[in-house]
Amino acid sequence: MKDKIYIKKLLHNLKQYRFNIILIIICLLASTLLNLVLPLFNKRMIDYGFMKNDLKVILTFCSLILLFSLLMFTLDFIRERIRINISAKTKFKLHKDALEHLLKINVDYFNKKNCNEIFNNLNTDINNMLLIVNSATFFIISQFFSVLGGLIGLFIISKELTLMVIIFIPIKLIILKYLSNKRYKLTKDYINYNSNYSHWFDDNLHAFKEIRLFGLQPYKLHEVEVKQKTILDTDVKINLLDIIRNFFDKSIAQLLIFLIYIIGAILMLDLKLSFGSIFAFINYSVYVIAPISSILGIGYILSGILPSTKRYYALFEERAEYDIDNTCIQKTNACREIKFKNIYFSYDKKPVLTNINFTIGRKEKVALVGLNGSGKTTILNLLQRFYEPDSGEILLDEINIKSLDLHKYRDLFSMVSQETYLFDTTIEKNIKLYSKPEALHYRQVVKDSQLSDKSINLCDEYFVGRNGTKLSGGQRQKISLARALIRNKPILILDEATSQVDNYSEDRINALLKTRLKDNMVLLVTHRTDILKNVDKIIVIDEGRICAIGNHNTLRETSHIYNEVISSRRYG
Ligand SMILES: Nc1ncnc2c1ncn2[C@@H]1O[C@H](COP(=O)(O)OP(=O)(O)OP(=O)(O)O)[C@@H](O)[C@H]1O
Repeated sequence: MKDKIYIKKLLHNLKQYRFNIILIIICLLASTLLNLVLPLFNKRMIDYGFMKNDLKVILTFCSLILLFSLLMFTLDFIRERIRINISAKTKFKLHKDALEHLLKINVDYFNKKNCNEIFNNLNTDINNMLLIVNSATFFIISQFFSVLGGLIGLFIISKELTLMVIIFIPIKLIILKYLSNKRYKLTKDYINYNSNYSHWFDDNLHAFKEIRLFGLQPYKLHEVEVKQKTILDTDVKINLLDIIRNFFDKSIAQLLIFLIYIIGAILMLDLKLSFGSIFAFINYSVYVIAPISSILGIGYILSGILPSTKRYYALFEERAEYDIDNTCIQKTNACREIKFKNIYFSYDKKPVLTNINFTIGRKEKVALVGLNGSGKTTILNLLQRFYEPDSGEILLDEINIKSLDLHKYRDLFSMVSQETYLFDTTIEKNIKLYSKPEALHYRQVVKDSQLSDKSINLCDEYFVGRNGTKLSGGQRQKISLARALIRNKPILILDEATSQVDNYSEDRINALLKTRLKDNMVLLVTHRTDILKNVDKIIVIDEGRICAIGNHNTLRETSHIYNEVISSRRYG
């Protein structure tokens, strides 16, 4: 029952092409009819042309055969052209819909799956789903009519024999049902093993340096062997099942013909059926039996499509980022104050933040400080609405951020983190990110981010490589700072934004807090005392709780956690 929903969803994508599909079926039917006439032409050409040395008859039927064949080829061409078009458009739509949803899906999804796995799953699933619009499927649909016509023909010749043909249908159905169930399970396993392998592949390819440095090659090769063996074994089983199905198909058809001969002979001997009728019946049966096999095989084909269809639509069941209301943000009033009010939060039921309360005022520079894993990044994630608090409220100018339009709300932020992703394009494009700033503004931002520093010596057109692999850590951070500055948003988040930048550049970047960024609300995660001395407020987090709030001097005297954090060797 549940499976029907997925098939319906898949077929829904084809609804807009219903006229084209009808056209395809008409082409198929017309071509089948033309094909049926050709043996008649051949028969007449031989009987009345060749046998009677009549060149005119030979020429007439030769021309007719040529004409009908060309007509058939034209119909096939039109049919395939329409079908390929539907297939390509459906493929595009399935990919587009999936990407659109992926771009708004809850960030938790990306903690569970890696990019290669997502890409591989989508490709596999969409290609499998498109089997619904391949030529074999349409051929099967068109066979309904020929089976119907054929059965009527058979019924007119002999009711008893037709009944025998019909009795074979449920037998075949039972066998196919059994094989379909097996194929469904195997296909499901196959796509899951493949998904698992893609995940592993991505994970290990990213760790290529570690694999070499720690001499992990033999272990990794063994893992590949085990994983590939499981995949290939399942693939072999699926192929074997196809062979078994073929075997049953042909055997049943042959058995049927055998029975028709025997029973037909008995009927003929009893003078209930003429010799010509038996001959015609067998000819008709061949036309009917093969299409019946194809039609009954639809379930078998679906059993190969269904697991992928289910997995594809499961993606859409993944929660999208919450976006409740469209309350417009009044730009002039925005960002007077951000307030965390009794915030509790947990990842997978593991409590991470407990009763978080603090306020950031307009133009304030506030630092979050705490040991590793204390919850600083989680607070920033909640503020940017990548996660939703379990309870409590985050207020922007007294409005719960939950009720603000997500895109407009996010547009208030710029962020620089240790892990900002750089696209595999030029430095300039990475900074501008499709915006079109004035040339002067752009050059100033490049200067403020210390990217024009002569030690960098990279032009705007320099290609940074995948996630900036062709850059140093410090260069990457400077580009991500430039990217944030060019957006010029009211709230700036700096999460260890200068951790890899040299002291010279860092001092200049920090100086921006008092110049270029003096009117912005800035939330920083840092442990550098020279910055902490200059911020308006420091919030000290310990194991998900706020244990102190104050400025550098008071915290130095009152908070041992603060002293522990800033005096730790790593940040000393
Ligand atoms: N996506 C996640 N799923 C489950 N647990 C997570 C996730 N992200 C973080 N955590 C856990 O939440 C806790 C707080 O993590 P968070 O990244 O907020 O700490 P942090 O203070 O920013 O640490 P650091 O200084 O090391 O960056 C940690 O115990 C961490 O293991």
